[in-house]
Amino acid sequence: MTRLLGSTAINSDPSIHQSIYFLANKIMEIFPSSQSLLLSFSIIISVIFIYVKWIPLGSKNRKNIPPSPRKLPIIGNFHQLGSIPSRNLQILSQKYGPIMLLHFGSIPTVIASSAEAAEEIMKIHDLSLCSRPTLTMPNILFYGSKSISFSPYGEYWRRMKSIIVLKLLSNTRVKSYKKVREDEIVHMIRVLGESCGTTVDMGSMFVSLTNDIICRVALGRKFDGLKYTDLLKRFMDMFTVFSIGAYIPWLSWVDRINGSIGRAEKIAKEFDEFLEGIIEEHLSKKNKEGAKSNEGEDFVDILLEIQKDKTSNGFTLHRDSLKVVLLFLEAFLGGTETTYASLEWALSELIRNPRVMKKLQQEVTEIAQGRSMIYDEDLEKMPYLKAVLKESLRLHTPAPLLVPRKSMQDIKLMGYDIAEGTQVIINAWAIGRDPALWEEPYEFKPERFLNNTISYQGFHSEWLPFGGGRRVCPGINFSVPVIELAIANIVYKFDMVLPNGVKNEDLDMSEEISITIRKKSSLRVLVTHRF
Ligand code: HEM
Repeated sequence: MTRLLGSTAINSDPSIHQSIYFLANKIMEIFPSSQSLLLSFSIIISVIFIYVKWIPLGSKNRKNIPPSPRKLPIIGNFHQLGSIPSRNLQILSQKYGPIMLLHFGSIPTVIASSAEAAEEIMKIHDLSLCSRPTLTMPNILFYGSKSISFSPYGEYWRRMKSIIVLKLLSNTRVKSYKKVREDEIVHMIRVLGESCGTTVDMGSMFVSLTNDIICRVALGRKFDGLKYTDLLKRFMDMFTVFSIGAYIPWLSWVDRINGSIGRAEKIAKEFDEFLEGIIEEHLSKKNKEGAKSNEGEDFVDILLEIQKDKTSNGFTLHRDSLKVVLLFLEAFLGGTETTYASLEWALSELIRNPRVMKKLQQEVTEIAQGRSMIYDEDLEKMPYLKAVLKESLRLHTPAPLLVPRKSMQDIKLMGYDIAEGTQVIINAWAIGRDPALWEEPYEFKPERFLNNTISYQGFHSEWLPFGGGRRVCPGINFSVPVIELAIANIVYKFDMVLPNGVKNEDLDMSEEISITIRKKSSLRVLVTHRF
């Protein structure tokens, strides 16, 4: 990037003229005598000569660099991110355009804020832009960035992603988790039923639901003891710790001194011991029971099988990689946070919009035909439910800036030159609220998703909650049925109002950034049976 920026800076920056003038004045101040006048005059002439010599050379190599907001020394544009970066970047893009160049410390970062720009990134330049930058915390917590989400593009990432897509999260495999999904939703509905007439914290309820489903599917059983939840919380919290060394390398000693590296290493070690325990538990169970049918296999069983089968396409799944799949699974992070954040936003929008809630309750009630609950196979007959979830993901994209990409070569993006090594961020949150794409973009109107072909896989760049291209989220088939089934059953069985006489329409929808963009205050509701 510096290479690209170099020539343009010298040619186009008016500060060069100011600098020559400033230099001349300084020389006159330092050497006021008449002999020195000659010396200073010749220096000025030399500087002008060098500058003029640059012009033809520069114009030949001139690069078209994206517009940039003014940056500060050392920190670059960090100060412009604020507490909700997606929103502040959206505001900046209204001034600087859909492609802008910012600097986070010394890291040049392109921000794409329009569907057209996202389309170019994910379709035309997907191969050049599908690597990931190295980030300090994931590097420590994921065995040297061995996780699929954070590993750079290459053979390792391809093999690991195909294991996740084909072996753990394929359509057939996800269907086989039906019982776990339904069991846990029945459990949640029972707890809600018992809490009727009292205020329920739906945020915590959704955390337990997603955590229990993912633990059962990935690890074979629930882990909800205090020790485990505390470890998980500390692990997740590490992702929100800002590492200065990742952006200003010569200040990386600060991360050691302030203890953040030490804390991350300690948590990584504790989690490693926890996962080792689970793997050993599975191995000894397998030894006792011998080879059995695939029925009821969890992710650990499947991964241990792949590890045993060393001949499988010449790829050896090392123990660290196995643990990292479980660890992230991108379960705990990719899976849980995003899924429960989506659940909480969707239910909040329904509560705030009684018209939509009523229409959805009519749909689910009609399909349920008096049965005690909604099942997986009913979901296909509920177009309005699907539209509600899509509209909620449009307004509340859980990963608003997706996951940063990194350019593997120089490219031209919407006419701008982007150098190899540049970080590329897509502001999916801003695209989802772009008035050029969405009528009344701030209104919750699920009807806009009825009778259209917008799918989850990122083929439509105006709506990208799961990203797109080679790096698209592989957890779509897993999380969408969980969210749909939970919402369908909750609105089928219960009516909800806000406590303390607050009108439903006045529900506080403030956002907060953790790993995802979450509701700032947990959703608390008074629940009553519908029938
Ligand atoms: C509502 C739920 C979810 C949302 C909104 C979501 C969103 C995302 C997004 C935006 C990305 C980055 C895509 C890109 O860079 O273009 C991603 C990547 C990923 N997600 Fe999800 N996700 C969800 C659920 C899940 C679940 C349940 C799992 C696993 C069980 C999962 C596993 C992953 C993995 C492994 C990646 C990395 C893909 C790669 O880098 O190649 N996600 N997700």
